[in-house]
Amino acid sequence: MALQCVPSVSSASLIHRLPATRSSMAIAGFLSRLSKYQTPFSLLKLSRSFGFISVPETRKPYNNLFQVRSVAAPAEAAAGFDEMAAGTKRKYYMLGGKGGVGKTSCAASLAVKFANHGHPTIVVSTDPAHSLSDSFAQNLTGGMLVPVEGPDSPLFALEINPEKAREEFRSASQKNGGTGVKDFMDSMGLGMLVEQLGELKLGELLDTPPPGLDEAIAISKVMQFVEAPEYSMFTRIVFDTAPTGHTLRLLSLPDFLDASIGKILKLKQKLASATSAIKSVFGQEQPRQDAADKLEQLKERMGKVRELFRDTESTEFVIVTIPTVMAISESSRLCASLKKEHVPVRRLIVNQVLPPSTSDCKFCAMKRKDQMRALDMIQNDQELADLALIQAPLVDVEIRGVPALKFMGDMVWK
Ligand SMILES: Nc1ncnc2c1ncn2[C@@H]1O[C@H](COP(=O)(O)OP(=O)(O)OP(=O)(O)O)[C@@H](O)[C@H]1O
Repeated sequence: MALQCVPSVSSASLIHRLPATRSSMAIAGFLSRLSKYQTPFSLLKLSRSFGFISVPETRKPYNNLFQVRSVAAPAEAAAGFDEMAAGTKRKYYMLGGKGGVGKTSCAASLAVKFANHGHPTIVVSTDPAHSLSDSFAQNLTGGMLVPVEGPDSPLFALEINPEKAREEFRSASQKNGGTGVKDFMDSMGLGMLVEQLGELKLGELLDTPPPGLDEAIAISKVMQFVEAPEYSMFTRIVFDTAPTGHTLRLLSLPDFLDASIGKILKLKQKLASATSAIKSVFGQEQPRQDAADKLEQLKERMGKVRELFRDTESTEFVIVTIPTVMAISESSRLCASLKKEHVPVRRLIVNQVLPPSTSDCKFCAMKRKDQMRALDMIQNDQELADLALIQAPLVDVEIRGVPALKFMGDMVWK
């Protein structure tokens, strides 16, 4: 009974939109949106070659239908959503925080809002436990760019499977140089170098990657394709990141890679000179060093990911939390780590705040008091106090589907 009277933001406006979505809009909207999402041939071709897009083959290329709607840049940059939506230069928004606080809902609602403000947008999930499909109530699985039905401008979603990305990386490395190099060196009797390989734990690095590597590979894979000119039309990229622990490990990963890759590259030089000597004597094929090359490439991309994370011009990390002591303490630690790594953080979303009510039950009154105490913590927290605070109310229905995300976006992103 206590729970029944939990006051909430009236979802009436949300609910009345739902029948329309499911009935007439479903067919008419789908057909009209289908034409909106016509994809330029080059984009389609490139996306397929990357294995990232799942637009049906039957969609014909009509470049004029996939144009960027002009985005009005306000005369003066405002601190809220207007500032976030200003200009057509690409911006990246990364949303992160403790598990279950509403990262996906906030990321998806921001992506919908950008798309409805004329920004062709990509929303990417690098969380191994994806919930973008659930949030949009559409099937977005498969590790490819999938058009989201509903918003006014193109919105594509991508659920990157870090496991799969790592697997690809690992099998390519092993096939071309991981164990192959070892076998070759063994057969040549170059035990010393094999031992060194073992010492460097190259195989282990690929088999059991350090924590954070999955996410790093996923993000660098995303960067690889968003850097392609065919994707330049996407002016907003929103990341729904994995919970805090992953993010923190991701930030420390470049240093780890620097250390291990440095060693591997040194070994690579040794191998190259040893094998060229062998080749000159026996006429043998030089072993391919793709494992080392791949790591070198990863290191380079990780450097770019790190640069991107630190670029105050184009990137912002938004922390999402809920009004509980535990969540706020974790957010404070996350914020401190982000600042230490020079990652721009400006906003803190406190989600699921109980809205005020005149007819409180005991449970609600207690809960609200508890939340107020937690909110006070933010004001006194030296990491969080200077962030722009956005309070998002707890609503009485689950936030699923584009209309619901639009509703949430209008509450959160003002
Ligand atoms: N303001 C809100 N009011 C009511 N329900 C909400 C609100 N924000 C999020 N939710 C609900 O809370 C649940 C968790 O939200 P969401 O999946 O966005 O969290 P998350 O932080 O991404 O979770 P995870 O860490 O598991 O990926 C969902 O069912 C979502 O609909």
